[in-house]
Amino acid sequence: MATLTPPSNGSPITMENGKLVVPDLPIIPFIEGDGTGPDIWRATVRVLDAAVASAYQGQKQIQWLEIYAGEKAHRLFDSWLPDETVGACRDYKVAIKGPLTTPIGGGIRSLNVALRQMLDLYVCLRPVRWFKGVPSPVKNPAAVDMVIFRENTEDIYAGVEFEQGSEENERFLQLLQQHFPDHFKKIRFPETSGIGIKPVSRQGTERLVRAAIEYALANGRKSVTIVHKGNIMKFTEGAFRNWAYALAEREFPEQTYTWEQWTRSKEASGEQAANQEQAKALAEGRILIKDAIADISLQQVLTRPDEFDVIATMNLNGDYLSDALAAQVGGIGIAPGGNINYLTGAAIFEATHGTAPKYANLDKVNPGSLILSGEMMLRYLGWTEAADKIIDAMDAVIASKQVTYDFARQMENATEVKCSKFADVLIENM
Ligand SMILES: NC(=O)C1=CN([C@@H]2O[C@H](COP(=O)(O)OP(=O)(O)OC[C@H]3O[C@@H](n4cnc5c(N)ncnc54)[C@H](OP(=O)(O)O)[C@@H]3O)[C@@H](O)[C@H]2O)C=CC1
Ligand SMILES: O=C(O)CCC(=O)C(=O)O
Ligand SMILES: [Mg+2]
Repeated sequence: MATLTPPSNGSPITMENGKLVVPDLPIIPFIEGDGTGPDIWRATVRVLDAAVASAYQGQKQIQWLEIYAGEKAHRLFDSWLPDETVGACRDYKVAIKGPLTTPIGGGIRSLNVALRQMLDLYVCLRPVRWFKGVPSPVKNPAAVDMVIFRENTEDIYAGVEFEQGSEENERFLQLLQQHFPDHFKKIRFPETSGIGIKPVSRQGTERLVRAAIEYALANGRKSVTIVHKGNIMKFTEGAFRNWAYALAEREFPEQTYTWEQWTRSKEASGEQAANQEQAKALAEGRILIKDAIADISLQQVLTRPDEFDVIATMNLNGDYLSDALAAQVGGIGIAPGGNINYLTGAAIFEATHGTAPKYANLDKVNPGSLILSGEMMLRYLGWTEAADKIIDAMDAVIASKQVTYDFARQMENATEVKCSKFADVLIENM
């Protein structure tokens, strides 16, 4: 099945000696997406091209290559995720995508998750920042400046599930009963239980946490908070916490100070001495590594946003936190993200939100999330001048109150514009 027509100009991005090598005419694959995907992609591609043109005056230009997944791929090629699509993401290293539909309770498994797993994009990076003037339900949205590092390949997203009533489920429960009778007894209604397995590894944890600490160091961040539910899920989420602290102390002894160190210091020399030690370490510019249990974290990111900076967490917690935090800075219409493997350089940028199907083809929704995902992509390529153009234009357009429905319904004296018009106004402001 030949699904792709590569552009005649351009060449692939490569990785050499651990660094991305980006030609002036890089070929970048894109997936349009389902639902509102085509609307927001059409707006996004115009903004990205305009930012690059404005920053580099024709010296650099993205050569776009359409690749297919989801409903469009199924319609055209009778495949939800053609091999060529995954191959192109691998070959061209950096891609961008619109959202793809995942049916609930049956049907195909998530194509979004499948792409992350197949390309081993172990970091889901989701920055959460406020643009001045964006409507927010919290008193001080300017204090919200957090960056989520969500583990992207493990946890219950691994998809090891046994459907209630299936033969596999029955065999799995028999196995459990035979080999682990005490564990089996803990299942309240075995006959009618679906079962899910939650794998969390030391390697998976360490590469995620390492990336989060390296990001914090490179970007002048003050802390990394490990968010987990380790009091209940001791050997998965609790282990995540413990491995994270151990990694920080082993690999970044001079650059970090951990709450574990504080606890040991308190036990040895008392609370005052521990506090002094911590204050000294932070005054030296070290990053504080701390942890918080997931449920209280969801409250404290609202009530004490200034205490959260970089957040390192597991797959499901990160999924929940992403949408919750986005609400504080204007909602899911302005929540970008990237799925990244820092070792191979492979990355797919995509919005945090989904396909919002009720708005499909209405040219209505906010393209901000995908545009800002593109902005992250440009920055990842080292094209900072083009990325800055987008941020500056976003500031100017929001200040002018020409916004899509999601912002307009919360802002006073705003002019509601369509998705495509929002892109026009951004481009006019470059
Ligand atoms: N990475 C991906 O591709 C993702 C895919 N999905 C998939 O998307 C589908 C729909 O998921 P659902 O849970 O409804 O979540 P969605 O994120 O698609 O939509 C939920 C609500 O969020 C708001 N919203 C979403 N996108 C925008 C936007 N661009 N601008 C403004 N507001 C927006 C709308 O709110 P309002 O109604 O208030 O206007 C919308 O009704 C599912 O199949 C899901 O699996 C979900 C998340 C990520
Ligand atoms: O793949 C999906 O349909 C949902 C994924 C999701 O919600 C996310 O990654 O944030
Ligand atoms: Mg989500």
